[in-house]
Amino acid sequence: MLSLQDVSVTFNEGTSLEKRALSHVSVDVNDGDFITILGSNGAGKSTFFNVIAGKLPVSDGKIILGGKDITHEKEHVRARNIGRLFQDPSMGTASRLSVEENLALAYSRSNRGLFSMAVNKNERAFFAEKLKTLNMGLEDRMKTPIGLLSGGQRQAVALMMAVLNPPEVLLLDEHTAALDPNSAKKILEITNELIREEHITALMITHNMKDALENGNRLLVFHDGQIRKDFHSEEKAKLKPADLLAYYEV
Ligand SMILES: Nc1ncnc2c1ncn2[C@@H]1O[C@H](COP(=O)(O)OP(=O)(O)OP(=O)(O)O)[C@@H](O)[C@H]1O
Repeated sequence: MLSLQDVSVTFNEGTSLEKRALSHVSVDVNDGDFITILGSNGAGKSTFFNVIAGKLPVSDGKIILGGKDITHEKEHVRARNIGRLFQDPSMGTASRLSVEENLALAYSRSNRGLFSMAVNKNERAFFAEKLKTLNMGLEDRMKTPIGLLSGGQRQAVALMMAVLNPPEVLLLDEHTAALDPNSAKKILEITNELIREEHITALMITHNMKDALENGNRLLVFHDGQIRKDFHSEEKAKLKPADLLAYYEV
């Protein structure tokens, strides 16, 4: 359903600073895949997400989502079908707005393509119901400015915002890396539950090999702007961290 066909990205083309961040990347992401992504610094992982989300243009190649060529579609248009979470939970949320206003913004944007932080009674009940499923007591803190929540609580709300209207594809860009171990574990559990319940296709960049091995049905290893290895279910299930190290080497 999401397909990248021979995608390349070159920064500063034709100058002494020229850098090919992605080189002829082709991959078919199937509906319902949960793909974890590993790779050393500078391997091209974020660039891969940036071209899928439309934050960066491709230099070459095509991106197809649900049979439609979205290669030249603008980022805000793609955002209706492609959700994204970042390492820093503040990236996807507005600090001064309350939890419910943030949820209302996300809900209205994905529903109508318009921003509105007004919250009606039905929406408030709907958001409270959703927050309850997180088991973090956030349904009692809906009027709290989101900037006052802990990183883990905030990332949980950001995750909920991303899936209120389930996107076709969810991009998780090291979304647990800035959290303490317990919060990171909790957010990963919630991530798995939401992905399963809402049948979301997801891709998750991580530097944590254990997380990459223990989550998802498929694992991509990036190296030097290319997908060096694509491990599918059974092969992935048998992998050990030591097996992966070889793919980080040149
Ligand atoms: N805007 C830019 N201008 C020039 N070079 C860039 C730009 N963005 C990324 N690069 C370069 O492209 C390469 C790939 O970067 P990218 O951020 O995709 O790697 P990454 O795998 O996400 O790394 P990390 O794990 O450190 O986040 C790197 O060499 C990086 O320096």
